[in-house]
Amino acid sequence: MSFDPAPSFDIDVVLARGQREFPVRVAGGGGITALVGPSGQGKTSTLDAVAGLLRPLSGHIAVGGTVLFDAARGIDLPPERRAAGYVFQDLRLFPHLSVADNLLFGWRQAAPERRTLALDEVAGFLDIAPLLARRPHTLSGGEAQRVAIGRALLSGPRFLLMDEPLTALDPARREGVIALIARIRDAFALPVLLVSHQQDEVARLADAVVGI
Ligand SMILES: Nc1ncnc2c1ncn2[C@@H]1O[C@H](COP(=O)(O)OP(=O)(O)OP(=O)(O)O)[C@@H](O)[C@H]1O
Repeated sequence: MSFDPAPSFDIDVVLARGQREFPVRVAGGGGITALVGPSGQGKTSTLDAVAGLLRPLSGHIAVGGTVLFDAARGIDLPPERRAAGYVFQDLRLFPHLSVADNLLFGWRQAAPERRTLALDEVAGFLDIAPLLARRPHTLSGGEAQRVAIGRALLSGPRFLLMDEPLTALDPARREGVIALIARIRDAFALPVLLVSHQQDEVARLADAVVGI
């Protein structure tokens, strides 16, 4: 496999949500790290913290050797400098924009040197080229998910965060998405942190599985 074998996700934080606190420790290898655990245990909150959307109470977060957050050293990079490609559980496509404009949203905001992929390339890779003129509400669940993944890839990410990418899919589509995520890892050499509440779902896909 072509991904960097250096540890990708190094997370040791305490997160606060409402009145609760969640200690989270993740030491991923290269490739795909799966964060598994029951509902409500802080998996999505962990992805938010890595993306820079939720500030931990304490601890540190590094990805691929780059420190994104370190409470003791006063480091807290803003989301745009972290360059996470975040595929949200509810996808969050922009309903008023075409598929093409959804895909280009992050690309347009990315620093020029991070625009490493082109729209045509990503649309071809994800098999969504025929959908470019459509609006999100006309897409199937699987199509919308591939568009959300494409939008994340086109934002020039240093790593991908994927929240429950398999849960809403029927078994046949699930197989397709497992194959797709593995292809993304290998084609783009991006570390991936993905969340699942079912360990068996990700056991075949992940290079490291971490319980929460
Ligand atoms: N903005 C918020 N304010 C207060 N509490 C929150 C907020 N967001 C999440 N929580 C709570 O924090 C806990 C952790 O939520 P989180 O979404 O991180 O869990 P999860 O492991 O991803 O769950 P699921 O598998 O159900 O998505 C839950 O109890 C949730 O209700």
